[in-house]
Parts: sequence; C-alpha cells; structure tokens
Amino acid sequence: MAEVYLSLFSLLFIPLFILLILFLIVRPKPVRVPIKNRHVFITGGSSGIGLALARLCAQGGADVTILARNAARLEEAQHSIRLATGRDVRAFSADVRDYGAVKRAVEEAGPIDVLVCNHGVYVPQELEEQDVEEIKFMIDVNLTGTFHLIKAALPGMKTNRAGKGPGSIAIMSSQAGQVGIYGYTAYSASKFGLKCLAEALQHEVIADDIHLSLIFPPDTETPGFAEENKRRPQLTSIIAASSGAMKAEEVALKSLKGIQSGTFMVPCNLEGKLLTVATAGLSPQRSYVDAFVEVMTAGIMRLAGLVFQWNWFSSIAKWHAKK
Ligand SMILES: NC(=O)C1=CN([C@@H]2O[C@H](COP(=O)(O)OP(=O)(O)OC[C@H]3O[C@@H](n4cnc5c(N)ncnc54)[C@H](OP(=O)(O)O)[C@@H]3O)[C@@H](O)[C@H]2O)C=CC1
Ligand SMILES: CCCCCCCCCCCCCCCC(=O)[C@@H](N)CO
Repeated sequence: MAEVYLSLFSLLFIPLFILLILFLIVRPKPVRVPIKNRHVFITGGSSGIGLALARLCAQGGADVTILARNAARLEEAQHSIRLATGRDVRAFSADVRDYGAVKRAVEEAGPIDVLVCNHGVYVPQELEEQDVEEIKFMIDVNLTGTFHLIKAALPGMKTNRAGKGPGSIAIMSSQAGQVGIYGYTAYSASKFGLKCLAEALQHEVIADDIHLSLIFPPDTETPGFAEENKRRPQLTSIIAASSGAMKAEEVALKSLKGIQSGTFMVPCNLEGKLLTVATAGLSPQRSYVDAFVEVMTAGIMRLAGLVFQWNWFSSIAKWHAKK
C-alpha cells in the first residue's frame, strides 16, 4: 500500500516540481508589446501576409509604414488599407538587397517600435536543377535583406526605448525554416539562418527592452504562393501538405498575437505547434506552461518527428518508383 502512495506522490510531485522550477527560470521574462499609437514598420507590406498584417495593425490603431519594391502595388495597398480601416499608412519603395536604400527609408520613416521583417521570395527547385543566381537571390533577399533592415533600424529603435515601452523585431520564417524539405534547399537555408540570427540578436538587445519573434507559417494563400505553385516540384507539395494550408488573414492574426505576447517562436496552426515543440532545442522560452509541455513531451515528439520522416521518405521512394 505504501508503495502505491509513494508512486502516486512522485507521479504528481515530480511534474509539479518541474513546473515550479520552470516558472522560476524561464527567460527572457514574459512581456507585452502594445501596438496602439506605436510605429509598426512592415516589409513586404504590399502583398499577402504582410498586407494582411499591415491592415490588422492599422485597425489596432498603430502608425503603419510598409516597404516593398513595386511602387504601384504599394499604392494599391495604401488605398485598400485606407478603405478597410480609414487610416493612412506610409509607404517606401526600396529593395531590401540595397542597404543604402533601406537605410534611407528607415531613417526617413522615423524611430520604429515594432519592426516586421516579412519580405520574402521563394522559388522551389531541386538543387541540381536550380540556377546559382536563383539560390543567391533567395539568400540575398530573405537572409541578407533582413540583416540590412535590422542594422538600419536598430539605432532608432534603441533611442529612448526606456520611455516608450517594449519594442519588437518580428521575422517571418516558415515551417520550411523548422524542417528542411524537398525542393527547398536554398529557401530552407535562408529561413533557418533567420532563426540563428534571431537567437543571437535576442541576447544582444534584451537589455534594450527589444523582443524577438520568429513566425512559422505553413503554406498560405497569397499572390506569392499562387506564383510558387506554377513551378513547385510535386514532391515539395506532397511533403508540405503534411501541414494544413492557411489564409493570409489567419496567419496575420497569429503573427500579431505572437508579437504582442513577445513569444519567441510563433506557430500558426496545430501542426506548427507540434513542429515548434519538436524543434524547441535551446531556443528562448518565456512561457513556463509551454516550457513544461516541451520538457514533458520531448521524447514522444522525437518519435512523432521520426514517423513524419518515415512517411516523407516513403513518398519520395514511391515517386521515384513511379518514374
Ligand atoms: N505564402 C506562403 O505559403 C508562405 C510564406 N511565408 C513567408 O511569408 C512572407 C510573405 O510571403 P507572402 O505573403 O506569401 O509573399 P508575397 O509574394 O505575396 O509578398 C511578398 C512581399 O515581399 C515584398 N518583397 C519581395 N522581395 C522584396 C525585396 N527584394 N525588397 C523589398 N520587398 C520585397 C513584395 O513586394 P515587391 O515584389 O513589390 O518587392 C511583397 O510585398 C515571406 O517571407 C515568405 O517566405 C512563409 C511560409 C509560407
Ligand atoms: C513532430 C511533429 C511534426 C509535425 C508536422 C510537420 C509538418 C511539416 C510541414 C512543412 C511545410 C512547409 C511549408 C512551407 C511553406 C512555404 O514556406 C512556402 N509556401 C513558401 O513560402
């Protein structure tokens, strides 16, 4: 009998003890990042997820600035946001690959409270088939472009931060930035790079009350995705379908909630939640509840991940057999 009580006790006590420890040690500490009356700067704000997020932030009372290359699409976006929210947003035409142009735009826009690096390009193809120029294009826009943007914006973000409350740098990754998949060698590499950038940068800017969020959407219905689909290898689509598709507005809503709660890794759907727990590794975690889930399910999540890999390699083998 005593043994039963003892095992019952440890069954309850050990998890509660872990929960208490996590409550005490999770870092950085929880934070709220407001957007009302604050300057939110969104790259790629003229289309898809960025446009949906710009509209949402304008609705929430933020002063929104958007940046992209194509001036006509920027103007269209300004018009549609004004129609939907009654608010004016500012727009800058620049290529994130051009550091000088990014710096000029960011300086003219004025100090930023919430920087959303959402711009991105994706041209899927097997590495052997893909032109070197296309590989460089994805790395330059997605990864180097984000470096340019953050470098240009940081001095302004840090100025008088103490008087303005918490700031945020949000980076649009992808579920293909959590696991490498067929057809995405360059794209996944560019998105994985963003994760390392965010982890290291969080250490550097925590003392300035600036908080990083990495957002990991699945396939999302956007103009860019429609283009991608015209040339996406069949196997890429098969593997990507492991995670359900979303609408740009849904991803924008998850993104905003993640930014406002200062969450470091922001999943967008149920599969994304599993993927985020499975790939938690040594990432910062502010929520002791999420940390508890990560600790308690680590083994079973690894098992689930291996089952997914088994399934993906089976699809690849089947596809080759059919050829
Ligand atoms: N849609 C999806 O399935 C998924 C998308 N994502 C990520 O979400 C982000 C947004 O994607 P989505 O909304 O689909 O994309 P869209 O192609 O619909 O929009 C991309 C935006 O980025 C801008 N942009 C592209 N290149 C540059 C550049 N060199 N300099 C400045 N701005 C640029 C575009 O404007 P312009 O061309 O005028 O410069 C446009 O505003 C990307 O980072 C993408 O990787 C992640 C997971 C899934
Ligand atoms: C342990 C549990 C694992 C759970 C599920 C794993 C599901 C992985 C699916 C990966 C999908 C990648 C989509 C990328 C979309 C994208 O970025 C392009 N459309 C271009 O933007």
